[in-house]
Amino acid sequence: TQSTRPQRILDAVQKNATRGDPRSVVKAIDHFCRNKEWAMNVGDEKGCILDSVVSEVNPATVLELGTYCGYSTVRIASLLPPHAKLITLEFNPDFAAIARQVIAWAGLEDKVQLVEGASGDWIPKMKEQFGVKTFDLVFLDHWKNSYLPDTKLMEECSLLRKGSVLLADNVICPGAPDYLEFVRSSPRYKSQYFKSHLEYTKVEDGLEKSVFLG
Ligand SMILES: O=C(NC/C=C/[C@H]1O[C@@H](Sc2ccncc2)[C@H](O)[C@@H]1O)c1cc([N+](=O)[O-])cc(O)c1O
Ligand SMILES: [Mg+2]
Repeated sequence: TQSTRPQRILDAVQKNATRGDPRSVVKAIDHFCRNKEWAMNVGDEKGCILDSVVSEVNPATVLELGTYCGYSTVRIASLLPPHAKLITLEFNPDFAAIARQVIAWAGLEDKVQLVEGASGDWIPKMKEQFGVKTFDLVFLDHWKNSYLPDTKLMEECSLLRKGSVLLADNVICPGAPDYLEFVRSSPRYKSQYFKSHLEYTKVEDGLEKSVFLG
């Protein structure tokens, strides 16, 4: 039977990465997507910027919107301090099934809670379901037209505190213009653009880091 791209990415991980070694999982996916089949992982170039923000924030609680195959989930979770928790939301059950296996191969199951469903449904339930008070870091990498409504929803649900960091992928390509305008013009955010390239290409893209000011 015909395999899917996420299944081929998982195969590449299981063939080329070492169990329990997150960096080898990241390397295996980047190698596959650069040399065999492009896929919408944040990738190695923007991934380094992601790593530096995660290290700087040193978060105890992280929310990732859009797991896909778990590439950025593994990148982030591999940098978290002990007892820190990453909740990642994924809408597509097939992607979620692959991501669980990628996260397990990296040996990061204990740090990651993958939740299947839509961010709009789950954000209001974060406190009661997962005992989360606020998120120290949010990585937005799901549907681009959901970035802004979900950010407003997180504010309404008091999931952001003074100093919470939002890091958004693809603010140039494919783009999230309404989100970008909002965080750059709102007095409640301090925003900064990290210029980079669309994963595995020479096309311009970048990450927008926005600190919630409370
Ligand atoms: O479209 C892109 N990303 C959308 C990602 C969406 C991911 O998030 C959920 S949706 C969801 C909904 C609600 N809650 C949770 C997950 C999808 O099932 C997918 O796993 C994208 C596209 C390009 N590109 O070049 O075309 C490059 C990128 O880096 C991208 O991230
Ligand atoms: Mg992306």
